[in-house]
Amino acid sequence: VEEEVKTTLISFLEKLSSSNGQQNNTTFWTQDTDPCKDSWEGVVCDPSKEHVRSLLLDRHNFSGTLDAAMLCKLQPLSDYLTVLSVDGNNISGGIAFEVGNCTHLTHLIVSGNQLSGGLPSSLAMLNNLKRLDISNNNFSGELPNLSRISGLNVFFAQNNHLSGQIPRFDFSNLARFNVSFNNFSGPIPYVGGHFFADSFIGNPELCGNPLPKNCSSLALDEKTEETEESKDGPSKDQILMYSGYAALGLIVVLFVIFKLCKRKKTEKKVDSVCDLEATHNVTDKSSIVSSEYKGGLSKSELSGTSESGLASQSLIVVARPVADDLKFEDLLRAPAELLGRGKNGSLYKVVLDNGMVVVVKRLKDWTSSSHEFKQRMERLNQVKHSIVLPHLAFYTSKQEKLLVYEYQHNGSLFKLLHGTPKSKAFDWTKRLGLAAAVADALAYMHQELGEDGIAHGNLKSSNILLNINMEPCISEYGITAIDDQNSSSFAGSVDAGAPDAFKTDVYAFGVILLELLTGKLVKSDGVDLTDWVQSVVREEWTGEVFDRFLISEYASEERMVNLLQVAIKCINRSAEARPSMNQVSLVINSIKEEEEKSLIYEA
Ligand SMILES: Nc1ncnc2c1ncn2[C@@H]1O[C@H](COP(=O)(O)OP(=O)(O)OP(=O)(O)O)[C@@H](O)[C@H]1O
Repeated sequence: VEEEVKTTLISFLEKLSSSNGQQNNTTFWTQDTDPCKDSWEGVVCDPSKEHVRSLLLDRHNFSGTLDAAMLCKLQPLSDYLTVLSVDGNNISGGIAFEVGNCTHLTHLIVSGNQLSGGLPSSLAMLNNLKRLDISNNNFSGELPNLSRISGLNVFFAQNNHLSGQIPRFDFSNLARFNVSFNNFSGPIPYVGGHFFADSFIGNPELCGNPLPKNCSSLALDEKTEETEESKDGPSKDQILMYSGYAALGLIVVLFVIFKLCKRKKTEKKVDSVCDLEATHNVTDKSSIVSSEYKGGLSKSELSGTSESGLASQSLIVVARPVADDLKFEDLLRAPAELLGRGKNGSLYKVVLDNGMVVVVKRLKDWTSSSHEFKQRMERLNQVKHSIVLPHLAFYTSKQEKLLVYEYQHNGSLFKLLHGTPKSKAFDWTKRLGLAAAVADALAYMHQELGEDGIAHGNLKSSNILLNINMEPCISEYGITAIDDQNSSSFAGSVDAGAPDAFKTDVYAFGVILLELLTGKLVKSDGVDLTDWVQSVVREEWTGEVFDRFLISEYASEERMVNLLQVAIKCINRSAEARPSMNQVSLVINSIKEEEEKSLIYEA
């Protein structure tokens, strides 16, 4: 990496660290090391290790300013930087106009800080943006018109002081959108049924669908006020009408107060794709109650544990406010269905009294102490990624370790690929998108949990769940006992000693890629998928590897081969020779970008 890039990065971090320049947090970024070759913390480079692609500086207690001008004015940086993420710090000041020079940014995430002032209009120049998150700050003024950023997928601006009208967005292209709790006013642009009131609530002057307050009533209100002044007193009809408005107004005010109270609690909550369902399911009681219960997570099920022992220690709830009222007794009392017994233990689906559906994993073989288990769970709770399913609560005693997660209603990747009937909708673009999303999330988790040595440990297609929008959701991250994580479960590893748990995840991810590409089971009739793929590729019949369904939809062979090459690198028998998840993620994302470009070209 060029010297000037290094210098700029170090100055950028210095400014970010502290507003008064006294505190310096740059011990891990120094001039005599290289951001890429020496893997600076929070820096992700391209595979050639020449260019910085991502700056991931979330939750570092930074309390300085964000000098986007310095960062984006330097061309060797702005030409390659795709991700800038500083979520959950204490950064103040504003965002400089020059941010518009970082035109390659796909992710700009500045949520959860003290940033203020107006948003630069140059944000509209970031044509490649997919995710813009400015939520939970003190931004004011109007929103720039971002409607020209056609690829924008996620826009979060909730909990700021933004005002004016909400500009038109291409709501059909947005997967997630939230401008709640600001000072926006006027009519909401047409959202075409893509978003609901919760995306707009908490803006007292905002009206129109999907909020309950309709704009014509606002206009009527004003008109009536005018005529009222010119008359002596209101008629009977007017009194009736006014009381109707008053009642409606009261309902809206109560609703806003209720939401404002809730807002305090939810401010620090990470937006999670995997979270979506809990909120939906609280009211989804009828469909849940009708499910068939084959067993129960009853006191007798937990036979190894004395009942009094269980009751004496309570459930540790970590996901607030979603699971605020969750009690251990609720889990025991509720009907439960055994979903499976796997490597990590048994899994139960439990329907709670309030209609919320959760799953409870009863871990087996956790030999380490309760204290260590608690520490691990608390650490995992600090590191969040939107597509990694977080645990809502956990329980630990000498004999029992339980984990509570949200139930995800759309099955798993395993079922999608190998279930019958085969889903025709799971085409190449979706498979590639899923691979890129999972690779991104794993790269992030590996980076954040690298020092703690917590890898996934049991990655497989049945642990990639699908949420209500069919988006992937990685479950059971980090719950495999460390001893198990380190003992490779894959035959033929040529490494002496225990392989790195992170490289074991990379191997497992490679296997998932093979499942996506071939549509075949990991083991079928005694044949191992990895062996089969390697032998076919050796014989130079590469085309034979791919799922017939992909061939029939004319998926790009070139990009399938590119993805296959990534998979083959991941399943290298030598753990050392496998790439890191960061590298994997970057390559898959570039294949995905190629795919997207070709789709635009074809269209
Ligand atoms: N949170 C969840 N919501 C819905 N289904 C889930 C959830 N977690 C797991 N499942 C599904 O429940 C089934 C049983 O899960 P279980 O974890 O017991 O299986 P496994 O992955 O083979 O086991 P292990 O992870 O312990 O090796 C799987 O089909 C899995 O996809």
